[in-house]
Amino acid sequence: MTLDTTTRTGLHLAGVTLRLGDGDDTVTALDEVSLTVAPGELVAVVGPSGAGKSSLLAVAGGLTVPDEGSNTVDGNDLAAMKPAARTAYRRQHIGFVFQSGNLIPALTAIDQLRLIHHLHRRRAEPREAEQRLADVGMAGKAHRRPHQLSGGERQRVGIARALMGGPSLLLADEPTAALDRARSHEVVELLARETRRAGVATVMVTHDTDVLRHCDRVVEMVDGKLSG
Ligand SMILES: Nc1ncnc2c1ncn2[C@@H]1O[C@H](COP(=O)(O)OP(=O)(O)OP(=O)(O)O)[C@@H](O)[C@H]1O
Repeated sequence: MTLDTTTRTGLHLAGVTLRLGDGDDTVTALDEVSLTVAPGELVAVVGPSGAGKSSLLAVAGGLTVPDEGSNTVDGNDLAAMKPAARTAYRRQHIGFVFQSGNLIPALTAIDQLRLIHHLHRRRAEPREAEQRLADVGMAGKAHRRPHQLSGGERQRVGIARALMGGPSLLLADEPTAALDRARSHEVVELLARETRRAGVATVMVTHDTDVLRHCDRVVEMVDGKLSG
């Protein structure tokens, strides 16, 4: 799948602070976090439980608005957008990969991709769904439903679905959590390859130190602060 990605600038988080909870229970989930991810780059975020990794993905994906700082995707500051514009931008330009694929049980692999396309009204290329499935090695199983696929295969479909419409930013939350070691390597290798091929800026949160060698860069989150 070829796309004009020459105008892309990737993800830029600058001075992002996010406070959660109220009153005495307020937690600084993100503390002046800055992070740049270039188009075609896969960055892993590691760190202990409660460090703020999910919060980082939520802000990067425009699901949560930070208290301070900017969150720019290809030059568009999501933090400064009105809610409806932010939702529309997210649907068109940001793809999500979840822990275990999050596929819809009743739909075949190919229909998982077609549905997301209809729902999100992303720009369509003829036969894009077929091509995306072929890119992740799933062309031969396009008409299987999730229960007829292995965990690794479901995750491949999840990655293909997230890439439908050519998003600028791909956010993966523990994509290998449900997989054994061999499948984990395959899935993260695929994520790295598709990141480069699609020219998408990818952020992957993971506890799985084994797969970090497939990533271009690893950053660590501790107590809401980023290092690395
Ligand atoms: N809705 C909320 N209200 C108050 N505090 C919250 C809320 N959601 C998360 N937190 C707190 O914010 C901090 C960051 O949480 P976050 O879920 O981002 O961490 P994480 O690194 O993703 O953790 P894990 O690896 O366990 O998923 C934690 O201290 C958490 O308890």
